[in-house]
Amino acid sequence: MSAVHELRVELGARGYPIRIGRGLLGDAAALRALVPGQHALVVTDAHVAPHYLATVQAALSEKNVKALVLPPGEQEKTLARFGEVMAALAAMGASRDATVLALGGGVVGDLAGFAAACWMRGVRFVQLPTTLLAMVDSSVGGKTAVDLPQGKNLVGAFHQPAAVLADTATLDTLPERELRAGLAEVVKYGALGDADFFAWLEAHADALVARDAGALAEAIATSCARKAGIVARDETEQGERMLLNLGHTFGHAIETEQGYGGLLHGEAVAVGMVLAARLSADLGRAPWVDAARLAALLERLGLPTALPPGLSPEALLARMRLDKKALSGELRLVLWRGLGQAEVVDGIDPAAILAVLAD
Ligand SMILES: NC(=O)c1ccc[n+]([C@@H]2O[C@H](COP(=O)([O-])OP(=O)(O)OC[C@H]3O[C@@H](n4cnc5c(N)ncnc54)[C@H](O)[C@@H]3O)[C@@H](O)[C@H]2O)c1
Ligand SMILES: O=C(O)C(=O)C[C@@H](O)[C@H](O)[C@H](O)COP(=O)(O)O
Ligand SMILES: [Zn+2]
Repeated sequence: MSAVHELRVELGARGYPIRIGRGLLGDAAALRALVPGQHALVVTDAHVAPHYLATVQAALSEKNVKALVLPPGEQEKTLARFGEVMAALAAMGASRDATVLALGGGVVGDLAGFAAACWMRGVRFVQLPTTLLAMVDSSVGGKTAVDLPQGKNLVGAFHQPAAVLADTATLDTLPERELRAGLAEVVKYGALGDADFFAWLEAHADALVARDAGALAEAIATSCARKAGIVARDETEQGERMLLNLGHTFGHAIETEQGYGGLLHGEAVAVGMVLAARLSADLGRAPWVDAARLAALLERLGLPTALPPGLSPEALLARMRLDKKALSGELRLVLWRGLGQAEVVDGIDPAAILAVLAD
């Protein structure tokens, strides 16, 4: 096994380790140690299961281990699939010391995490992320949820995992489009609060797209470190954590308006970050040159930077109003003062938002 990065989310008694390294899923003893009780439910999807489920099940073979293999994709992050996880837990007689393991990308992680938060009012939950996006973002921080047709992640809970184990060898089978989508959330950390990391990403963009193992490991570890710090300071998004939503109010509106079958989450966030940067510049809050630098990096990473055709600005703005950061119906956006300097802004004139959406 190559070098393992060890980080920790410092949340007192609910704190937990993040381990990042090649081959971690092959460490059967370490996997077993994450399941102290007898019941384990592995939630995964049909793309991931053929590659990695048998390894996880074999490691837990002394336990009462069951697997639920769901159809893949954002369109499956629903209350109906949540109900299937509940039914699987009931069928195996899972007790309060059960562990739910999420083996997959952010869809499986959000859904399984929400199920773990709800089963018997909360059971243990372990994240085994297999996409770049899940390794750098969704497996860390305890936001769990399902989507509604009306909006992204509208039904959910904060429920921290007991551990995150990111086996970077799983990225070998990840489709290229999914890898690029994950890079959008990596860029987000530089854009929102770390201009040096942004410059590092500019210097290593080609290596990242080429799946250079060293560059990927460093990008994952830095992203997790940034996220772990923010989550430790603001677990339930009362303030600073909102910055992790850079690009998301626009991005979620795009995903919802497309019925969760258009842009991938990371792609929508890429477009959303460019729109947030352009709006910041339009409002005179940030330099245009930084918006151009952000769009240029995302383009080099093969990510979209403009709205897909056929979306109505008015419909997108209506979707944005159901964003979870909004209070009393007042839109609240994450904008920036420039690279590495994101900020939360209230009271933005809807006409300015519509202008960016229509441009
Ligand atoms: N909770 C959070 O903090 C948080 C953060 C960011 C994103 N999210 C959520 O995460 C979701 C997006 O996650 P995602 O981008 O991982 O998408 P995903 O879970 O849909 O996975 C992407 C695709 O890759 C496949 N796949 C996964 N791992 C694979 C592997 N190793 N080899 C081959 N195929 C593999 C999946 O089957 C799927 O088709 C969205 O629902 C988003 O809202 C949550
Ligand atoms: O962890 C967070 O906080 C984030 O906002 C991370 C985002 O990348 C992620 O997409 C999250 O699920 C968005 O949450 P939401 O509360 O805006 O639905
Ligand atoms: Zn996101």
